[in-house]
Amino acid sequence: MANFWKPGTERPRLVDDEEGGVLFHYSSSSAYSSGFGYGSIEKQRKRLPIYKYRDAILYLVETHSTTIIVGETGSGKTTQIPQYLKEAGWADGGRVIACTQPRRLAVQSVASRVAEEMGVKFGEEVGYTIRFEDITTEGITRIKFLTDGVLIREMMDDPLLTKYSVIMVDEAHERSISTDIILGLLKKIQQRRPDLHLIISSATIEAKSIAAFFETRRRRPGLEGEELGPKPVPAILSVEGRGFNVEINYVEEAVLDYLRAAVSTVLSILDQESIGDILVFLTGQDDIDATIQLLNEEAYDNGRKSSDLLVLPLYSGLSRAEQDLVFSPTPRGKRKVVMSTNIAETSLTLEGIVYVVDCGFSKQQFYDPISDIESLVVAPISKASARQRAGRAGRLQPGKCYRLYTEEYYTNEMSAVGIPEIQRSNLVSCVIQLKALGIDNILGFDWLASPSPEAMIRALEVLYSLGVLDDDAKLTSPIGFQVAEIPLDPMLSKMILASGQLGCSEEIVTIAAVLSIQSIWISVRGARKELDEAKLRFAAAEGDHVTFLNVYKAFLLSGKSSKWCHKNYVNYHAMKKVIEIREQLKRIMQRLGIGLKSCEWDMQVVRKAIIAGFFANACRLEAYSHDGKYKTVRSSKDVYIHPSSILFRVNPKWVVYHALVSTDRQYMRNVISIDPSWLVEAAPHFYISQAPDFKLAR
Ligand SMILES: Nc1ncnc2c1ncn2[C@@H]1O[C@H](COP(=O)(O)OP(=O)(O)OP(=O)(O)O)[C@@H](O)[C@H]1O
Repeated sequence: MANFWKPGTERPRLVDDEEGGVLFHYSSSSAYSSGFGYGSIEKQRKRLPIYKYRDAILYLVETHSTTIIVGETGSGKTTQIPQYLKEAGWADGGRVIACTQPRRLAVQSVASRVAEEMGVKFGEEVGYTIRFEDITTEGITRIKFLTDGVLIREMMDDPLLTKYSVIMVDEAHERSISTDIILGLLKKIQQRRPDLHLIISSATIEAKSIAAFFETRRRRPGLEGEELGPKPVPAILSVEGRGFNVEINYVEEAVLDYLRAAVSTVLSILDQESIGDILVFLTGQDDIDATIQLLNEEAYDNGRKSSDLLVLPLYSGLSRAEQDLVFSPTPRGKRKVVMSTNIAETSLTLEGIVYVVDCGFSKQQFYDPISDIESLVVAPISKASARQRAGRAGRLQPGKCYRLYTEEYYTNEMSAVGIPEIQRSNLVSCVIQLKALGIDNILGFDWLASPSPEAMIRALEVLYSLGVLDDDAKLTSPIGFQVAEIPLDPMLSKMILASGQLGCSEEIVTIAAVLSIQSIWISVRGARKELDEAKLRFAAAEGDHVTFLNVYKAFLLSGKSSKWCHKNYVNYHAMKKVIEIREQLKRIMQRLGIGLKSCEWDMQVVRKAIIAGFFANACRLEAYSHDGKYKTVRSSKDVYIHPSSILFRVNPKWVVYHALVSTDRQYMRNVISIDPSWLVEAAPHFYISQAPDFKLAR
């Protein structure tokens, strides 16, 4: 077991952060009673640390265009500030208060909590909007929670966001790509709408750069309408005080296998602490599935009855119903253990959680514009993330956080904040969004942190090759505008558009829905062989995308049975999510005039539609390769078919992949075999045929 803490013997620690402050010294002066029997909601609201700052916040918002609020996790920023604004009249006269979050789950859960606190019907006065889901009522909703990505999309219909009086950008320190874009856009809007007030909530370290960003006055001649009037300096307010004490524990020695360490830590907590649920932060669905399996086995070996434990996964690919389980009260006599990705890292309050176990890693996107390779890698988290994770304990009573890394590592090696997503991402989606908003000079956009010019140029190239941008780098009509309208990666959107013309939209919409979630398979530690055998039942020689179609059809034939899923190692909740997304995509397609048409098992046209979007991801098997090495056509990089693919070891000569993941090698996930002549057919401007090889068109 990870040899790191001896409950009852070790003192709670105070750790100095880089700015000389104290990171984990949660005040326990709050008047909450210990345990879960807290008082009325009104009393709870008044006991939150932020309550003391209510008047100051309202004064600053009134007198400043931009107010930056810095506060500890759990101080009440997200749930309280929108209510204060409403109470002060900022939603009068039909106006709306917006609060953005980087993550969908946070939007849903915080909106529901605020509706409950206000005693109003969810979806009426308080509502939310996330991609594919709008729970608001036009003309009635006064406080609206939404993802920052959705707010960007709203600008396509209403460029000045006229219905909002105040927009609060929450968790800005996370520096998600959409947060960075929306901050740049909001700064621009403010120049034309001095009546729009912004609140930006952030951790200390990012607050300074955000304040500097909003202070900057830049004259960029030539851009219409950018006359620059006096710009008020942003106010910064620091909210002191936290919820409850969170005791931080570190391992004594670095752990080699964090999955095993997480399981043994959970078991020790269960043994040594008599009440309270546990939240474990892991990196992704694979980790989570494996850890759940291991925990169930070891708990059983340790003599625990499986009925004692309620072990639940939490990641973005789950259906709403399965995510809701995590928020439901723990049944009497059980202990809940939630295994989550960083989806639960910010803004969430899970009521019973007293213990947090933090593995110290998360899956992060990294993009190399030179090789044009984007990979999802397991990378160490930042101190800011570690603080957020610990902050999930101590929300309704004192808690403990067990970090599966050493204190020395935390103090000396862990970076203070992560690299902003905009500087480590493929910018294709970002560029198309800005273009759709009429921002043509992307390099000259007012960035909080500039993305690399190489990544920008790559994105322009890809969009040009997809036929989304014209020679003047403007959106083409109708393709460019239609692709921008579909809220998916432009390659997936282009695939959907092509399927309308090729007569296989019925099949492609299923494939797009499956590719929008992490995985439809259940991965069970130690049952790899069984999973592979199950996959073979649906295997299609063409590859993974067609295999997904087989699974989907068989799932429908089974009457959407969970038993059937279980028997076939198919994740039932993932399949339900596929059906949800599919329905939403169908509605968008209808709006765009793309009729649903089936190609009746002509898988050649299905593959051609995939290529219409993903032709840039073509790879060729290396001649004489014994280990299945492929070269990407675009940049001649070595890549391999991922072992989870149905084409693993089959190694067709030519393939197109959906995404790359990086571990010891670059692996292609979701792969389909192709005829190379289809590449030229789909993108003659991109490829020139030089039999037997291809070269990139220049
Ligand atoms: N769903 C909920 N059920 C019970 N209490 C809740 C709920 N949501 C919030 N709270 C209470 O309100 C407190 C403040 O939550 P809030 O999300 O507003 O804080 P925050 O300052 O935005 O924190 P964070 O930065 O972690 O999002 C929580 O610590 C908890 O005590």
